[in-house]
Amino acid sequence: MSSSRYKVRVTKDFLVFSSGHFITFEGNQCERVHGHNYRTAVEVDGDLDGNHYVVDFIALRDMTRTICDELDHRMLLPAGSPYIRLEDDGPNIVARYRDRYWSFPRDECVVLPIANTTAELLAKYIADRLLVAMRARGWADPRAVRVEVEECFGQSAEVELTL
Ligand SMILES: Nc1nc2c(c(=O)[nH]1)N=C([C@H](O)[C@H](O)COP(=O)(O)OP(=O)(O)OP(=O)(O)O)CN2
Repeated sequence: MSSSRYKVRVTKDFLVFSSGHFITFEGNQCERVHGHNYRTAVEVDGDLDGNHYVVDFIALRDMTRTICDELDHRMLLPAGSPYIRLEDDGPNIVARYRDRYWSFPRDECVVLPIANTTAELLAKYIADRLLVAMRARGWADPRAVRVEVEECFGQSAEVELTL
C-alpha cells in the first residue's frame, strides 16, 4: 500500500526584502556595508487537514509577507554577534566592529536575534517567526517548515525546521 506525503510551497514576487547588512567571518573579517534584494521561498510539509490541504497557502503567503515587509528597506543588525557591538545612541543605533562604527537611525534598522546576518540565519529567523505565527492561529504543527533565502541570483541558503 503506497503512502502519500504532501507539502505546500509559496514564493511570490512580493516575498522579497531589500535590505542592508554586513557579515563577519573567519573571526577577524568584517565586510563593508552592502545590500541585497533578498527573495524568500517557504515550504511546509504535513498531513492534509479537514480541508484536504496541508495549510492554507494564502495565509502562509500573508504571514511570510508580513515578515518580509518588516525587513524591507532596513539595515539588518545581529543582536547575537560576538564581534559586533550594538549600542543605543539616542535616535540611532551604533554598530561597532573593532575601530569601525556605523550609526543608523533606529527606525531604519531591524535588530535580529541572530549571531550573523547570513542568508542561513535570516532563513532560520523567518522560519522561527512563521512557526510562531502558525501556532498563534491554532494550526497543528506541520512535519517540517523550510525557508530559502536567496541573496542574489544563484546564491541562497535554506533551513529546515523538523517538528
Ligand atoms: N553561505 C554563505 N556565504 C556567504 C554569505 C551568506 O550569507 N551565506 N554572505 C556573504 C556576504 O554577505 C555577501 O552578501 C555576498 O554577497 P555578494 O555581493 O554576492 O558578494 P560579492 O561582492 O563577493 O559578489 P559579487 O557578485 O562579486 O558582487 C558571503 N558568503
